[in-house]
Amino acid sequence: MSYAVKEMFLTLQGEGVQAGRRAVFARFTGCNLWSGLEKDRATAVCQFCDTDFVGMDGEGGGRFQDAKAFAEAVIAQWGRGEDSRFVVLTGGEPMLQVDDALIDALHNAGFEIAIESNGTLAVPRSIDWICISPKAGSETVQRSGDELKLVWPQRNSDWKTMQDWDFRNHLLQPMDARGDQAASDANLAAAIAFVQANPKWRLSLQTHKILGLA
Ligand SMILES: C[S@@+](CC[C@H](N)C(=O)[O-])C[C@H]1O[C@@H](n2cnc3c(N)ncnc32)[C@H](O)[C@@H]1O
Ligand SMILES: Nc1nc2[nH]cc(C(=O)O)c2c(=O)[nH]1
Ligand code: SF4
Ligand SMILES: [Mg+2]
Repeated sequence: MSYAVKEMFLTLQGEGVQAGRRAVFARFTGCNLWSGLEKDRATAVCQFCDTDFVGMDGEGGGRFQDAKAFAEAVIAQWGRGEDSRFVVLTGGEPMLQVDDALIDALHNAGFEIAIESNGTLAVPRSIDWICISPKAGSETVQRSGDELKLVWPQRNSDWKTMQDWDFRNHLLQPMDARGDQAASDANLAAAIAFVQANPKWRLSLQTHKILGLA
């Protein structure tokens, strides 16, 4: 199978429990909850997305013809050193494209594999770090993993039911209102208040945005 990738780059994981860790990010093209086109945002299931995942024209992006070609590109992004290799599969929705051949190729290259998924498709447990970020209005079928990362606030988000799912870490990430600073500040305040009231949950900041990283 070939893989459509918007961009691939070396950065630090900005979010969640693994924040601060050196990582190659592979951002897959396409999502099942939004076309990625602004004209469709208001009618999409997921309307708050902060990411461009349309096309294959980003830095390091393109169509990779097979798992070997994909893994070679990830290895090249990592550069020298075999130690603590870490790749984050994201998108768009990576589970529309990630398959066993890709996971095997990355493992054979010595990478620990993390995924950022909306949870509407099952994620193989061979992935080393599963982060699921449920979207109100979609069905979360992947109800286990390493971290549940809920963007907050989301209307009609059933966070109490989510606490019964099988996740080791519960993170609340304030919604970036994409240019509306007052709204972003209000979302941060709401997230802090939520965590103060619900100690099972921890705040996840998008530290790459604070640091000016990709
Ligand atoms: C762009 S998504 C790609 C992976 C997958 N489609 C998903 O939604 O989990 C990566 C992460 O960014 C989060 N995210 C997207 N838009 C956001 C926003 N406006 N504010 C905060 N987090 C956001 C998602 O919930 C997800 O955890
Ligand atoms: N640095 C950095 N960390 C991230 N963690 C999750 C991201 C994503 O878009 O999936 C992301 C991202 O886009 N950049
Ligand atoms: S599910 Fe993820 S990639 Fe898709 S629109 Fe929502 S945040 Fe963006
Ligand atoms: Mg991002």
